This record gives sequence, structure tokens and C-alpha cells, in this order.
Amino acid sequence: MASLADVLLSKRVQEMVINGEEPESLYICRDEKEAANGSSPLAPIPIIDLNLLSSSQLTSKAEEEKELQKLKSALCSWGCFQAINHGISSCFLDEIRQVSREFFQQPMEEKKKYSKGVEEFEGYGGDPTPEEGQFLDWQDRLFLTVHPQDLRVAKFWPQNPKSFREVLENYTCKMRMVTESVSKSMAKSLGLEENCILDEFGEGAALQARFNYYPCCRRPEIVLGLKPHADGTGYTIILQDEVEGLQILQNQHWFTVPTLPEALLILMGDQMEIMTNGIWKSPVHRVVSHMEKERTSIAVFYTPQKHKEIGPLDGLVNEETPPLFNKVQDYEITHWEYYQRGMRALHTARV
Ligand SMILES: O=C(O)CCC(=O)C(=O)O
Ligand SMILES: [Fe+2]
Repeated sequence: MASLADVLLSKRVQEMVINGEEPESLYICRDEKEAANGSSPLAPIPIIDLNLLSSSQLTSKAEEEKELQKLKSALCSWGCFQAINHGISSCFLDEIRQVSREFFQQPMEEKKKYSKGVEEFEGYGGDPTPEEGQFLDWQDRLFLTVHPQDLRVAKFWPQNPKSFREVLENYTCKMRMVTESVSKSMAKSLGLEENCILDEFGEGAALQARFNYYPCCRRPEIVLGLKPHADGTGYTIILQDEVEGLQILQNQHWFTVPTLPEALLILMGDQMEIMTNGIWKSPVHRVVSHMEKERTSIAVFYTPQKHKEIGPLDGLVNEETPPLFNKVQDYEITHWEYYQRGMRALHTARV
């Protein structure tokens, strides 16, 4: 049997679909019974109006306080929320969705100009090879570091579609604004000084964009677009298209995340669970495939500055609530080592 790396190198999932192939065994990760085991109801994930939380707006204190409470409780129960009025126009969200879709619609030889090595993150392809015994995801993706600028690898930034680079550059600026306002609001909702989360991430906090393309699949019930995982980030900002597929695990049940065209889903990663001393959980999520519908999403990973030590925030630990986590550094590396074995890494940070 071919190795995982050989399969990843030989062709993209999109090519298998174009060739009308059935998923090969290394992609088969569940049996039909699991898929048939009831539908996944829509998750009632709270919608937070960031406009009500922005200091430049003439919102009454009472209104702001109410929205902050809603934000806090969304993160306590779901580990994520849908952000609206985030300052990015619907028209621009459609534009980045469109260039992303156009990138994947191009002929394979065009996309392969940006191919990554099997063990690398950056570039076009599948995830780096997992350990033997793990399964492959029914998806192709393009992964690019977008901030800080000196960490960008220009050769992986597509030249086609023509507007791709400019749109991504613009989206990066918007993501920096969103992380600033969301981090401040999250701190305030916990009764902390508004800059404390931003300071914990550090001036050189990184943003990485992952353009996910989930082709349709003849046998959607036996594959997954993305296997169950929690993110190793601080937090992740997800832009979905109109096709459902992302699911969140709660009380051992999968719930489907609704698609809202104007919203950004802000989802906690393990490092926010550490910073909040476990008050907010980093939710386990996965993506299912469809027989006839393809799906795209853009996930932007927001991660503390390289080599910066992070840990439970000062304002959240005291004698009554002692730290549950140790300080960690470059946690995403440990997270990745476990991810490749199909495991979570959070326990490695526990006291
Ligand atoms: O496609 C999605 O909606 C989620 C993607 C995701 O979870 C990830 O890229 O880590
Ligand atoms: Fe994720």
C-alpha cells in the first residue's frame, strides 16, 4: 500500500474528484453508521455586534455591558461567537471569497506553481503528512503567513487570479483591526484591563491564512473534510461561504455552525484556554463533506509572537483560583506534534 506521503504527493483531492475516483483507503476515516447517526442540529452560537463594543461608537454603557456579558457567556458555553459589524464590508468579504474560489478553480498546473513540500506548511497542497495510521483530510488548501511581513514567503503568494495578492493584503489589514478590537472586548468582558490580551500575544503576534477547499465527494459519509481537532492558536477567525460543513462538538454531540454571510466566526484556540485559565474552552471541531456541494472557507490563525511566553492572565489567578496551566512558549509546535498523531496537546500545558 502507498504511504501517506506518496498519496499526498501524487495528487490533490480535487484531481481525484475530477477523475471521478472513489476516495482511496487512506482518506476513509469513519463508517457510514457514524454519519447516519442522526443529523447534526444547528448550533445556537451567539451573534455579537462588535459595533456596540467599540469605544468610538455612541453606545450607552448599559448596552455595551449587555453585549460584553453576551460575549463572555458565548465563549464560556461554545468557545466561539459570530461577529457582525466588524468593520469589513459584505462586498469585500464576497471579494475575498471569490478570489479564493477562483484560485482553486484554476487548472492544476497553475496551482502547482505554489506547491508545498509534503512536510511543509506554507503553500498549496494537503496538510503535512500525519503519522502512519492517521487519515487524510478530504480537502486541498493554500497556507500563507500574512503577518508580520518579514515572515511572508513571497513565492507561495499566487499571481493568479490577478487581484489575489492585493485582496489578501487588504484582508490582512482588516484582520489586524479585528484582532485588536476583539482582543480588547474579550479582556473587558472578563473585567480585565483592555490591553492585557493584546500584550500577552505581543507586538509580533502572527496571522496565517489558510484557504480551505473542500471538494464534493461521491462517498461523503466515509470521509471528513477536516478531522476533529482543536486549534493550537490564540484564536482563529473563520470566514465561511454559504455551504454548511463546519461542526462543533459539545456534550459528545456534533452541532453544525450556521453560515451567516456577513459574519466572522471567532473561535478560541488552546492558547486562549491557557490565557483564560480554562474559563473559555478551545472547542473541538471538524468539517464534513457533501456529495454535490463543494465548500470553501478562509481561516486566519492568530498566534502569540514567536518565543513569547504566555500563561494564565494575572487578573484571573489568585489564591482561590490558582493557575491551571503553566507558562508555555511556541505552544503551536507541541500542538502540531500531537495533531499529527490525532491527539490534543492541551494536557502538556496543565499544572
Ligand atoms: O473550514 C472551516 O470552516 C474550518 C477550518 C478549520 O477548522 C481550520 O482550518 O482549522
Ligand atoms: Fe480548526
